[in-house]
Amino acid sequence: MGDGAGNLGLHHHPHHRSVSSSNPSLLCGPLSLRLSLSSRSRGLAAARDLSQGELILTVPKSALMTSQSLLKDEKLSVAVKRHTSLSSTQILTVCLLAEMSKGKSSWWHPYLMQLPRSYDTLANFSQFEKQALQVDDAIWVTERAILKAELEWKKAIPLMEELKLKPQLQNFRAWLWASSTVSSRTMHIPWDDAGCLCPVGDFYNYAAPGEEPCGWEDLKGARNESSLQNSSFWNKDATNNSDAGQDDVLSQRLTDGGYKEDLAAYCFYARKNYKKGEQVLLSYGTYTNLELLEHYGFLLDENPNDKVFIPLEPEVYASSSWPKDSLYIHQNGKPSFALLSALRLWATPASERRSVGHLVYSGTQLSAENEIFVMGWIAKSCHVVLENLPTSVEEDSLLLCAVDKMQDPNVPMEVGNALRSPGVEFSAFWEVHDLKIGDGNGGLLLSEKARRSMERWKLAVQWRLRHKRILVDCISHCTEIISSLSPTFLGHRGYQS
Ligand SMILES: C[S@@+](CC[C@H](N)C(=O)[O-])C[C@H]1O[C@@H](n2cnc3c(N)ncnc32)[C@H](O)[C@@H]1O
Repeated sequence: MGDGAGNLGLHHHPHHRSVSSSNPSLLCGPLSLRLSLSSRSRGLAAARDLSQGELILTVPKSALMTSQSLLKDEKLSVAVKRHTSLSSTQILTVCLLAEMSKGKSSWWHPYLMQLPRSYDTLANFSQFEKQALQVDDAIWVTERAILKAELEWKKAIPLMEELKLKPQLQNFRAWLWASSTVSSRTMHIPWDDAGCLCPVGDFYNYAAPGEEPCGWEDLKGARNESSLQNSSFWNKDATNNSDAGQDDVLSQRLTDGGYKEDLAAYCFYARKNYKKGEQVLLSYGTYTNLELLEHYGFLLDENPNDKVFIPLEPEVYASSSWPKDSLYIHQNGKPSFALLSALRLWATPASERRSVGHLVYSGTQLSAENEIFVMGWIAKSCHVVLENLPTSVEEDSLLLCAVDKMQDPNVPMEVGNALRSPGVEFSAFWEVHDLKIGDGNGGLLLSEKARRSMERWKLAVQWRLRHKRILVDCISHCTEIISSLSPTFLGHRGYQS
């Protein structure tokens, strides 16, 4: 690929291998680039068995796309200096658009050309896609993301005008593309909050942090930022320990990627053993599904960090000192420790709260009666939330099946017709996009715009379905606890949904 970013001096470790006919991967060394029809499902696979802690990729500083490297462009640098109110993320976004404007003459051209053409992060959601989330909190987060993108774009327009970027690179669509690139692909670097774009390193797909060795809990508080940048968070040990005690460090390392000052490179490690052919994944940080959707445009069916918040009486917050954001239901349907404690205290007569405080804060059940009341209250609240949402778990599951079939390019026309029936939402999507049925066995004709919108609609339905399933699981959990404490209780109160 010549002297441009196609030839970046990346290194794979520890055994360098050349690409051979028996190893037709796009990269040499322990990783291969897995491509598929959709740019969204590209990822890195193990080209041989990998061991936990193994250094598998280094990307030198010179290959990282950062504001610092892009601002070597004198004209850009002079202009940016005149716009001191812009954030580091806005500056990187403008720098990315300015680099795009150079076309083939950009050193980064090969890298820029393989970036996704569009994104599914919440800021890209249309009115229809946003409403499909159904849950007020999620709709609000989406509106906030859209407003933030608009505001940041408007504030950056004077700089883009000064740079005389082409009109198509100055409009909101281009801004959304560039800011979504920054949101979903940058990695943390110590010298710039905006992070860096890391060729090849940004092909790693995400796995939620799972069961981790000791130290995991201690690290939790500092996560939840808006990009791959958290990946570096785990590298604190690795950054500070160079060669000394390397084996120890490797075995204890919580990291899978981070910038190493001593090597002047971004380094990636295998955080577990991988078999040849397995996808090698990176933990970008701890995110709920809504956060994944907001910053990265995807969600996990099984996300150990997912949370559901239910409406609570103001008195619940007032009666304990737990922060609001600790009062939630886990993805397995169990109330969080804080939620349970806060409700146990709230369900205790005010005059007795002081005397039971120490039991509550140590997670102890106060009495069967108190526990039954609390579980009943949670189950009832989940039930009310579910009742007030426009569609049920069953309807959402059917809708997802129908969308899956619609996305199947081989869907015959008759099936396409049948798919138009399930519910108002389907008709609304149909109308918004003015969809047509193709002739012969061509099936449904979806414009590129409709196809992309259907992808985001599906993400919204998947999100709300996961949300509802957590509420349903919570009702089952609470009902089980109630029946274990008082087998006859259910008959009297009927808390089941
Ligand atoms: C840093 S990039 C990873 C490489 C990306 N798949 C590509 O083709 O360029 C992050 C993006 O990959 C996709 N992604 C990452 N992890 C994923 C996962 N576990 N499931 C689905 N999509 C994922 C999302 O679109 C996300 O915004």
